[in-house]
Amino acid sequence: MGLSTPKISKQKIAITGVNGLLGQKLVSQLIDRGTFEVIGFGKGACRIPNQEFEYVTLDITDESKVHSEIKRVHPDIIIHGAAMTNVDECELHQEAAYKVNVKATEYLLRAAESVGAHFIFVSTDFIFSGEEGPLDEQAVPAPVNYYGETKLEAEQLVQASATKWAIARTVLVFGIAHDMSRSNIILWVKSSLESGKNIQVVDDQFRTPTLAEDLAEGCILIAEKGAEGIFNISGPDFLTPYEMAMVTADYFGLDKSLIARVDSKTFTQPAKRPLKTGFSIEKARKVLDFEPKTFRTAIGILSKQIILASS
Ligand SMILES: NC(=O)C1=CN([C@@H]2O[C@H](COP(=O)(O)OP(=O)(O)OC[C@H]3O[C@@H](n4cnc5c(N)ncnc54)[C@H](OP(=O)(O)O)[C@@H]3O)[C@@H](O)[C@H]2O)C=CC1
Ligand SMILES: Cc1cn([C@H]2C[C@H](O)[C@@H](COP(=O)(O)OP(=O)(O)O[C@H]3O[C@@H](C)C(=O)[C@@H](O)[C@H]3O)O2)c(=O)[nH]c1=O
Repeated sequence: MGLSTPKISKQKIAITGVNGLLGQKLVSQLIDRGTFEVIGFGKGACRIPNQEFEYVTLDITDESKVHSEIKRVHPDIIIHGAAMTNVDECELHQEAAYKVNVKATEYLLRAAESVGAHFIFVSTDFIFSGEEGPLDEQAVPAPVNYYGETKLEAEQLVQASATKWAIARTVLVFGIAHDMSRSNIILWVKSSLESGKNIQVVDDQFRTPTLAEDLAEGCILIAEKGAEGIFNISGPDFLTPYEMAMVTADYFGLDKSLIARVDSKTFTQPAKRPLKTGFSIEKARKVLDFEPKTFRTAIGILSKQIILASS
């Protein structure tokens, strides 16, 4: 009787914020790859249709539940994307922002240390002042809003942690997903212009906008390679929101005369935005073999997804 071939068990990867824009892309790309066992942690009910993965309802601000669930699941890797991501909300409700973005990250980090998981934290260009850009991984953080402060404090906890860690920093993520809890600039420009609305768009903020699929790809490359340290994971093109709006209007054949070009002095939001950010992605290209789509190609991909979603 031949020996049965040993079943090689897959590495377990746990995702927080799985119902979110990044979370949904991570789940579908990981399932397509088939190389990991995927556990998705989300707040409330699962909002992702027909995905073969283990969904677990987990409010990450519940410290004891975080510990018991991570202990039960015992993941090899944790990609922590869950956060309070509405920047203006964070400015106006700082206690809630601190609880989710800092304290919950600490609970997950301690739990990761207890099971020896590789902890991958998703961070942001908003930890920077916006005085200069594009920035590399050595740039010195100096946040100008409370959301940025919470993400920087969370980064500092991660960097001081005893477990294997990596930080994936990204910028202005756009894309479409199921039952989204927040919109993003491309979808907002498109729907505003389609409904004939006049919009004011700033031309003195600089970003490297990132297709959600590319951010997910970058995080998965870090996981697959067991990479450690800080990586800028963003799109390759350096644009202002005004330029993004014009490209979007062009692509979808919408009325550009509805777009008013303003600056951050006239167009204000409750939370200050850093003016000039955007990332150099040379390190991710070299170390991770990361190669994101150009902004125009990304808009093309998104437009196909929008058509599919509305069919
Ligand atoms: N979007 C962007 O432009 C950028 C995002 N980032 C970072 O990328 C990461 C992912 O962002 P993105 O996918 O766009 O954000 P989303 O807001 O789409 O996803 C965040 C997810 O976190 C979940 N969440 C919030 N609070 C809790 C909680 N207490 N317990 C459990 N889950 C919770 C939300 O749940 P629910 O859906 O139920 O609200 C949501 O699904 C974040 O860490 C963000 O800081 C960095 C730079 C740019
Ligand atoms: C709503 C709006 C935005 N904008 C500009 C401001 C800003 O530069 C850009 C996006 O504005 P929003 O307020 O939609 O998004 P914003 O909150 O700036 O997005 C941020 O999200 C968090 C999670 C991050 O981590 C950051 O990297 C960043 O992506 O568009 C306008 O010019 N006019 C408008 O009417």
